[in-house]
Amino acid sequence: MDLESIPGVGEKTARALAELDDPERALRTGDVAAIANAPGISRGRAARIARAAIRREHDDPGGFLATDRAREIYRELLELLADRTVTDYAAQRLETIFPSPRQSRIEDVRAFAADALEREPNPDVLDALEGVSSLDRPRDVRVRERCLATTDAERYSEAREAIPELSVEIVEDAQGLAELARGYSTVVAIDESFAGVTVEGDVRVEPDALETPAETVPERPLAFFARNRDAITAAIDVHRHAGLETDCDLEGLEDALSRLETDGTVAGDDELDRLATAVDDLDAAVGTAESVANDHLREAIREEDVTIEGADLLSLVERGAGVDSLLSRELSDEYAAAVTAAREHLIESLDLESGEAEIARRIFADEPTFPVEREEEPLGRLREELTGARERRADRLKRDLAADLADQRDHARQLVQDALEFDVELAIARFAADFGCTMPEFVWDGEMRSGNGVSGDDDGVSGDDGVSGDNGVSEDAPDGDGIDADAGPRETGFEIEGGRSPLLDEPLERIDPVDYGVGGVALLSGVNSGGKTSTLDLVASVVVLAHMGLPVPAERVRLRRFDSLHYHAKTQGTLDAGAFESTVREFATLADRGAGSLVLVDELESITEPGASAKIIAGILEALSENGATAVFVSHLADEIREMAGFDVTVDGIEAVGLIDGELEVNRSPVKDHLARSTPELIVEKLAEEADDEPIAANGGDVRGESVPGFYDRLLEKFE
Ligand SMILES: Nc1ncnc2c1ncn2[C@@H]1O[C@H](COP(=O)(O)OP(=O)(O)OP(=O)(O)O)[C@@H](O)[C@H]1O
Repeated sequence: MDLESIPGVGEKTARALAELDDPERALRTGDVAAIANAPGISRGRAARIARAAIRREHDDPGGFLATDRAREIYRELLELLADRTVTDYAAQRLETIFPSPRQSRIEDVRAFAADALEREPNPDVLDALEGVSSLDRPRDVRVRERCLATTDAERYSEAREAIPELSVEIVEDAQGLAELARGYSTVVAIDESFAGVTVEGDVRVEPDALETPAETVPERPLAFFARNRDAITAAIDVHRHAGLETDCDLEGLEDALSRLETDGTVAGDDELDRLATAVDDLDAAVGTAESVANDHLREAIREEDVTIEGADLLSLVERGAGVDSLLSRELSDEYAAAVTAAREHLIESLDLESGEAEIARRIFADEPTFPVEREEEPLGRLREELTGARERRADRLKRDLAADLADQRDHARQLVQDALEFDVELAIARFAADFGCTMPEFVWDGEMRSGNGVSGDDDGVSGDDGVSGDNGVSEDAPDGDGIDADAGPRETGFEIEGGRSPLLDEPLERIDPVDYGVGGVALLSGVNSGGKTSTLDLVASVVVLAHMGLPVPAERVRLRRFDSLHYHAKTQGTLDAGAFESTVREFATLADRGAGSLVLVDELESITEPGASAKIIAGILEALSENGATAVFVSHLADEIREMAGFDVTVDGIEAVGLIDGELEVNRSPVKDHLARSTPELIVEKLAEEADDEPIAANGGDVRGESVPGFYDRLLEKFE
């Protein structure tokens, strides 16, 4: 893959990406965490690069989310999804799922989401996911006691590249190897020409050392597994609890990991532990053994009556002999017993084996002395013997474990990757369960009724979706092959059944399901607080999620593929002349090029005076209708706009079905082709009914009825 062909990836970034283990996989799967492992690339940047790579793959020009409110809706939905992830990876990976106008992209994610919906989140899996994180590649492994040696400059560069953990030295000949062996514990000669050469020291001739890095530097796989042990172990748990399929031998991997300490050394080997403890405890054990001997001897001397003939004493004194001679003469048995006790103590406390015990015995000499003291020379030899054995053992174990683990590296990577992806799937499954979602049904371009829809030479409705650098719908976006005008207003736009907006701050069971569908252009009227804005939010959420390839919060949804979403939220108050002008300009662009777009507008009338607003909105609707956009305009001026519009614009209505204890009771599903009565109308109607129901009291006590006969009816007539 030519990394530089990804929009936004220059030479420097491409070089950084190339350092990843598998940049193509990371980009293809949107593995933001892996991309962010490339030097100098932040997580935010990584997400942008991943999105750009996906866009390029699907020829997606970007800019689906064409307005601030559309982007806001996407962000809020993303947050709801991210709230349901356990790992950072999954939250970042979700950032690479964005609404796209491209069928191929939508279908890719739909396939993934369909699998996700089969997932059952269970608490054990969620717990295990807490421990899973993206794998780290340790870059700081340096092995100082081993080096590679070559006579060849080219081979030298190759070796440095392949095995950066070891120093690579250039030598002239075998003599050079011998010199190196004085500075390094092990020298690995990598030239064929050294075959058969024997040099003093640990010099190995391994011409294929560069091809078998796990053997040349077992520290590499060990460091990788040590660094990532917890994440891999947690990923194993996730697989077990979730019953995920894997080619990996989970027990084998778990067993190998249990033999690894966090510092990359091998754990759980009794013999290595014995040798390590013996080396560590050697001095202390020898000291104790000396005390054992001396205590023993002291006791013996104290209890012994030494009888010595005068002549013997004289001869001893004349020879200048010390007490040692006396000991050997008179207390040799006791001395032997004391030394035996010391040796036994030493051998037992260090758990020495026969060869080692043999050397250990010599630490306490047979010739009697008092106090009994260690012999330094055999002590040094024992130390050397034990240290050598410990190192050989550790080295062998390291190599064996590294060989076991090196083969498992790819499996482990896959295991962790699958666990992390599983978290993404679970988040989608939980989102779908929490908001009662189903997969929407798309009516793709080829399946739409052909008609006189204006084909779009769409080249960009301005607006940055905050996701891509690209704006708008590009020239190569498919034609906005619009809607068949002859087919009436209800041909394919969107059709929602039982939709519940995930953006409402209410528990799911308190949200009334909404049915609503629009093909072409519609006005949405309705009582105050009837749920008009929430309906637009629902439509926007459904359309955004559907174009992300995800399930939507409704019992059933059918929709066309849109090129972009233009959602204009309610403006707060009248706009000044400049802001008004720019809003009108925005709609001019949209009316001109917005075929294939979904346009949602909330109470545009507040931008200017009511009379003018109705005219402007009517004009915008005409243009949108002509070019085949799908649009819903929420308005309290629906009636006036309908009057002004030069075509038969559909007016739908969110109706209050009545007033209960002064509160409106609303049917949240807009009624098609029905101008909803306004709240004031309902209140006047209620007053009129009450006045009719209550006869005027004889004493004129009913102030309402008496003082304003027919007043409410008169008001009511004005609404007709
Ligand atoms: N489907 C629904 N189920 C339950 N409650 C809802 C639903 N839709 C809206 N509501 C409630 O009604 C309130 C008002 O909704 P919304 O703001 O969408 O009404 P509106 O018709 O746009 O109001 P206005 O005319 O004042 O702009 C919401 O805050 C929410 O509490």
